[in-house]
Amino acid sequence: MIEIEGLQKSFGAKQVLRGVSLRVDRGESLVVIGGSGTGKSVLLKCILGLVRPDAGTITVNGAPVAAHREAFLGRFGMLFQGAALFDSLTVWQNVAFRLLRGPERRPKAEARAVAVEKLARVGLGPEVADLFPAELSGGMQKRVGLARAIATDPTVIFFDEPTTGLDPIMAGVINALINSVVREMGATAITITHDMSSVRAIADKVAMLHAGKIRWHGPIADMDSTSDPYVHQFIHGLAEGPIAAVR
Ligand SMILES: Nc1ncnc2c1ncn2[C@@H]1O[C@H](COP(=O)(O)OP(=O)(O)OP(=O)(O)O)[C@@H](O)[C@H]1O
Repeated sequence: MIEIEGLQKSFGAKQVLRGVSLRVDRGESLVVIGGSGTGKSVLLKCILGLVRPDAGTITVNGAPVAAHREAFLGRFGMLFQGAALFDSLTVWQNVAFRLLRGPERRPKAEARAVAVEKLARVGLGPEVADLFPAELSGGMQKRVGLARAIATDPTVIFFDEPTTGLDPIMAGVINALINSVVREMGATAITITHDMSSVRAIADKVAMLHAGKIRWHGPIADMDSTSDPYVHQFIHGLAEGPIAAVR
């Protein structure tokens, strides 16, 4: 279980997070929505220990992340925006990245076998293993990124805008794949996105970040019927409403 309590972060005079509290149960898939610049990425970076919060605590199963960062990173999987593959490494080396070095290091043949198995899990055959990322389509690159995210069988997986840059059909395929992989692994997932189709495909719970705080948090089934005007405006993509659109 991940618990975030009173998280605050400013950059200079700009207060981005003004007391964010959230709880994600084990095996739950939480999607964080919110407009551009509301601090979704900053929130994710705080959880990952890439940004140090000014105040507040983040614990995983009761242990503070800040004190055990290395240990937690080993149990976390991440799919970054744009897949963020290493161009100079082959597909299997990308997938097996954490199995080829560091504390999870395994013999090369074993690491490759795991990579091929994870590639199969995301619908890619062994013929893709020795290609380079540049030889793949955007959708295939996302699959490789997903295979890499699950390579070490993480208990918590983070998805940062997983469908950015994909056409709606490929986005649907990736959403469905994320959903099935996360459920099958029993992993806890935190996704940040502004793609409402991702929200509907992936979320058990939804949290909306606005003005540095969690504006609304609830089950996906309640999202459409909430009376919160901010959520309503956001999920329907309305120009008019309490959220000021910068034109
Ligand atoms: N390292 C940093 N230094 C200074 N300001 C930062 C830094 N990181 C983020 N910010 C600021 O924090 C605010 C929130 O940024 P963040 O990237 O978290 O937004 P976001 O909700 O993820 O937006 P988007 O949906 O557009 O990706 C922005 O105003 C951004 O300029």
